Amino acid sequence: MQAIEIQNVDFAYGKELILRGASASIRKGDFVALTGENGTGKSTLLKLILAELKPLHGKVRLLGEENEKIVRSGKIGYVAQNGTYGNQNFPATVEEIVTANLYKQIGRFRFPNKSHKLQVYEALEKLKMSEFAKSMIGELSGGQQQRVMLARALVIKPELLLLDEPTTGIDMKSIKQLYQILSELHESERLTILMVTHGSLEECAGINKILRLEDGKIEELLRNGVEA
Ligand SMILES: Nc1ncnc2c1ncn2[C@@H]1O[C@H](COP(=O)(O)OP(=O)(O)OP(=O)(O)O)[C@@H](O)[C@H]1O
Repeated sequence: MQAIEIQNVDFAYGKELILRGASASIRKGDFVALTGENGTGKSTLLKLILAELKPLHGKVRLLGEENEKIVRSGKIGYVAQNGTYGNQNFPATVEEIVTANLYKQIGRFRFPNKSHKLQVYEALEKLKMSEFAKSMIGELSGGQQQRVMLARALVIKPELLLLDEPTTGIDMKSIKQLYQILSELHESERLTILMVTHGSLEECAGINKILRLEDGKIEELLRNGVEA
């Protein structure tokens, strides 16, 4: 089954055409790296997938359905670019940051119950961050904060995980750890992952496909299929 289908998409900010007939498909269970020079439109493509932007022409389908519907149903985990907290005094704990992504399940003016708390701890455990649950987010290193952001995306148990340059601003040791965790999650949970990255792909064993965005089109550099 296709997890993501990008079908002949054109997109422009004003008159500047960023994507011209961009097409690609990502199968369920794929771990895909999306590469390309700065400013070629990688973040824009993620926003089109997330239905935050609309194509001028063409379509994006997720899990065989209209992307907006799937996004609304909470099946997509997303870690945005520069999602970490530079401010040491940011007034939230790790547990609060992860819990906040369960707002749809908890309800606006309600408190998390035992099962919500369990979900939060399970997500933190997967990222080896549960011992930091009560720490203030701003006191953690960049690599640790990035793992918290990943736990935040995973707490909703998504079928698709979208990551926008998760290695920006973190040291090599943390990058290797992050890649290892992602490869393990991909393997153990058959999570479909699309990751925008400038990082060295050799360090990330799980990647089975590389897409490159250039001149508004998507080129497939490698395909080493995973059975859907
Ligand atoms: N909201 C916006 N309004 C107008 N132009 C924009 C907007 N967002 C991005 N752009 C422009 O669109 C182009 C693609 O931007 P985008 O951020 O998608 O590229 P990218 O490949 O993710 O870049 P990077 O690798 O630097 O993160 C760039 O020229 C950028 O300046």
